[in-house]
Amino acid sequence: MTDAAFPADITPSPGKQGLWARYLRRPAGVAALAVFLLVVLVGLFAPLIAPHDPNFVDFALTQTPPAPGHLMGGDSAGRDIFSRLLFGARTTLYGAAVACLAGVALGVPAGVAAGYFGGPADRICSWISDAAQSVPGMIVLLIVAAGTGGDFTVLMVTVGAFMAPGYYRMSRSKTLAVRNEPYIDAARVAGLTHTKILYAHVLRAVHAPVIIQSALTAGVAMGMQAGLQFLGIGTASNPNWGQMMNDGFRTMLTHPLILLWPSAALGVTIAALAFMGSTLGDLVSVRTEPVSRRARPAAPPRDEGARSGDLVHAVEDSALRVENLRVTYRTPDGDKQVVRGVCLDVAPGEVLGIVGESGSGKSQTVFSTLDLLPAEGHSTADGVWIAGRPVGDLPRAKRHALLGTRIGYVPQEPMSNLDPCYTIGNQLVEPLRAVHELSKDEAKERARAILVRVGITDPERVLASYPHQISGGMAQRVLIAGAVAGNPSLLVADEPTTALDVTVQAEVLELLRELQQEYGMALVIVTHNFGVVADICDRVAVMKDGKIIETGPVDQIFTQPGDPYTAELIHASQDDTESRAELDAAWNKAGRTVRT
Ligand SMILES: Nc1ncnc2c1ncn2[C@@H]1O[C@H](COP(=O)(O)OP(=O)(O)OP(=O)(O)O)[C@@H](O)[C@H]1O
Repeated sequence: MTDAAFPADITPSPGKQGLWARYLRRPAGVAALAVFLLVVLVGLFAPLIAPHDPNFVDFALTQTPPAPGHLMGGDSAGRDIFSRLLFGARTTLYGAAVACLAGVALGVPAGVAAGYFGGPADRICSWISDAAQSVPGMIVLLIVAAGTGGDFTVLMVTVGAFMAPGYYRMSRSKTLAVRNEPYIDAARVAGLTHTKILYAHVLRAVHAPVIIQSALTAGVAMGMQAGLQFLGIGTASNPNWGQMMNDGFRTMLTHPLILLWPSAALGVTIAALAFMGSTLGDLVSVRTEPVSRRARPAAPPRDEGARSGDLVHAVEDSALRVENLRVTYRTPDGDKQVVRGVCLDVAPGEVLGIVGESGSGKSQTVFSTLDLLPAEGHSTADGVWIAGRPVGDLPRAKRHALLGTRIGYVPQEPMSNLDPCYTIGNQLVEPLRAVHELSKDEAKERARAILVRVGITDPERVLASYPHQISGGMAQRVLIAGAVAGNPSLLVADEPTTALDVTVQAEVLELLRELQQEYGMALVIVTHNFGVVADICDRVAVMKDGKIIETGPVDQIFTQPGDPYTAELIHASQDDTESRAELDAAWNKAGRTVRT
């Protein structure tokens, strides 16, 4: 089997040094950083390097072309364009910095508080954020300009206020993602105050996305600033690129260079910021670089005698087949094998449940099957087949190309698997365009249709919504829609109902069963709950301590469990009377017969 790949880890885990070291290995990022630093230096040292006073008027210089002593020529008022461009960098950077700081100051604390405390704080902040987005920004800016006599700083603070909802959404969802992490609970139990937890843990998770968002926001703020100055809004005492563009625009046909210089400066600076933001975004959101082989645990030894599980279908008849799968993690106490010689298979149209207590190795089994183990994990297998074809030795890129096409994946935590910065529509449409090469309209139509198919009655609203604007159940439907949108032959669902209310759990299970039958997919469902197994599975593999201890048809396992541990698990699920009763009641309400 190939080496394990990195998962799509949304947590900004790399340390600052590691992040910058990796940033510096990206040529496009380095070039963008160099350009931006040059602009910053030019802005800082403009008084020292500008050859002329930017406001000094020499009528002989009016609309003159570049010449020695005046590198970019003169503008319509007879001022040196090069000197004005250097001083304009100051104004532009100052305005962008003010807008970003205002956006961060307003959006980040509110987002962190809303995500961390939830309840009324969340509702009120979200309402204000949504309301702020519906305010027409340009009209407010015109009113502020009129009211303050065009004060540049106040105008840029106002621009920042319109950027705040973006910071709010992003920091709220990052906070939501880490709020229930075990280490936060541990900090609470250890007696840390909310302030300390927010400072020590939550802000660490939020700071990297804030930096990335700021790079992009700064570019937008520069564009807005130039637009305002181009319209003559704001004080004109300091040279600025927008005003220079206005000057050039009026003489564009006769003296195009006067327009070209400030436009190029603005364009290059904004592009540099956008490249920096996207490079940082790549590094923080998806860890794509392979770790050195030395850092990986040694490949676990092959042990022919210690296989576990049964293979019941011929290779060519299986949608998924795994033989002798082993997963090892490097831990401070040495290498730890968490999946031991697992063998399993599932046929098209069949539902296989992998059931076991927490930590038994269920998720590691499916992650390694999908080649999605984290960096510190290593897997080997005698073979992995998807749709009857061996994939274990495929290059990683080819293996990953199966995801979203041959294989659909439904995760456990719907909310943290949707990017808070993009609408649901964007997140459904983009993969369809990229992977299935649909046109934008075709992809939108397909996304709309599949949302209707998964039971969303108002697809237009959901497509236009950001993840925080929909419920957990709806988010899981969206992810199921995304998973089946590419007509996969195999759907893997990892505890797909655990994070949901009991009633919604029943609906989601019903949906999965319907889709599995409609598409004729094989479904592998990971669960710790025998109730889920009873409701949806044809066969079940029971896992304990990284091994499959028993496999068989669901009815047989329920009536004649071959292992005392299986009997114990079934017993424990039946003892969970409250949740089972609720689940069964929900099924009955939906007109289903409960299988027990
Ligand atoms: N990154 C890691 N480093 C070390 N051990 C790990 C790592 N990830 C998982 N494990 C260990 O692997 C074992 C199996 O984990 P796995 O996630 O497969 O459990 P599971 O059966 O899916 O249970 P759960 O439903 O609680 O996730 C556990 O003992 C877990 O501690």
